[in-house]
Amino acid sequence: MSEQTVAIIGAGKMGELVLAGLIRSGHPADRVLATARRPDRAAELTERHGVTVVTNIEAATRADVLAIGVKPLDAGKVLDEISSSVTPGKLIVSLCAGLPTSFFANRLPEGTPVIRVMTNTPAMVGHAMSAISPGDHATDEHVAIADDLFKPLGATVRVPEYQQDAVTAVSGSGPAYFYLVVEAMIEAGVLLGLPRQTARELAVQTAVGSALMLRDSGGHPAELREAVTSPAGTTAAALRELERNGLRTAFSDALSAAHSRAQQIAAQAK
Ligand SMILES: NC(=O)C1=CN([C@@H]2O[C@H](COP(=O)(O)OP(=O)(O)OC[C@H]3O[C@@H](n4cnc5c(N)ncnc54)[C@H](O)[C@@H]3O)[C@@H](O)[C@H]2O)C=CC1
Ligand SMILES: O=C(O)[C@@H]1CCC=N1
Repeated sequence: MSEQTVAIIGAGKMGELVLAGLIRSGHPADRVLATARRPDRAAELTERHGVTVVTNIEAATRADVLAIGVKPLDAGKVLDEISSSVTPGKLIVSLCAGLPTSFFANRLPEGTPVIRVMTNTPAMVGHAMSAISPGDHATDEHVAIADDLFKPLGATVRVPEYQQDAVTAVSGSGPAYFYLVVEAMIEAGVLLGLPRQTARELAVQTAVGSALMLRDSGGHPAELREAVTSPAGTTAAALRELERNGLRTAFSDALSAAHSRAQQIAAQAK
C-alpha cells in the first residue's frame, strides 16, 4: 500500500479524514494527492497535510487508488471527467452514500475494480466504523487496500454490498442520532436547574462511559440497561416515559427513512 499513490478526489470533510489517516499511518506525503474545487481549500489541504493538490484528471492519471469523496450527486460529473484517465490497474474507492459500485463501473472502462465504503465522522478521533464492500471486479487484494486506507480511521468490517444502505442508516448517519440524544439530555438537565456546562459534562461523560461498556463488557444492551434500573426507582420512571413517547418506533422509522433516502439518492444520481 505505501508504494501506491492515493488520490482523494473531492477532499471535503470525509476525504480530508481519509487523507489525514493515511499521513498519520506513515504513508509518504508525496504519494498522496488531493483535489478540491476552491483554491483556498487546496492551500488549506497542503498547509495542513503537506499533500499536493492537483486537478481531477491529473489525480486520476497519477494515482493507483482513487478515493471518491464528493457528494453522491456530484459523482457522475467527476466520473465523466476522469473516465478516460482511469487506465487498467487503478482501483476506485467510493465514500458516497447511496451509490452502488455499478454506478461507478458503468461510467468507467470495462473491468475497473470499484469498492464501496461507508465510514462515519468519529474518524476524526480514530473511532470510525467503516464498512467495506467489493464490487464485481474487486478482488480480496483490492479489499485489503481499502482496509489499509480506512484502518487508520478506526474499525473496519466487510459487508455484502446489498447491506450498504442499511449500514448507512445505522453507522453512517448514526453519530448524528447520538449527538441529538446528548443534546436533548443537556437541555433536559438545564430545565431541571443544572448549569449548562455541568449538564454537558454529565451527559457527555455518561455517553462515553456507556459506549465503552457497550463495546468492552460484552453485555447485551438490554442487560446493561437492566443493571441501571432499580425496582420502583428513577430509571424505571424515566424509561417508561421514553417508551410511552415511542422511542423504539422513532428509531425504527428514522433508520427506515435514512435507508429510503439512500435509495432515492441512487435513483437521482446521474
Ligand atoms: N459527512 C458524513 O458524515 C459522511 C459522508 N459520507 C459521504 O462522503 C462523501 C463526502 O461527504 P462530506 O465530506 O460530508 O462532503 P463535503 O461537502 O465536505 O465534501 C465534498 C467535497 O467535494 C468537493 N467537490 C465537489 N465536486 C468536486 C469536483 N468536481 N472536483 C473536485 N472536488 C469536488 C467539494 O468542494 C467538497 O470539498 C459524500 O458522498 C457522503 O455521502 C459518508 C459517510 C459519512
Ligand atoms: O447524511 C448523509 O447523506 C451522509 C451519509 C452518511 C452520513 N452523512
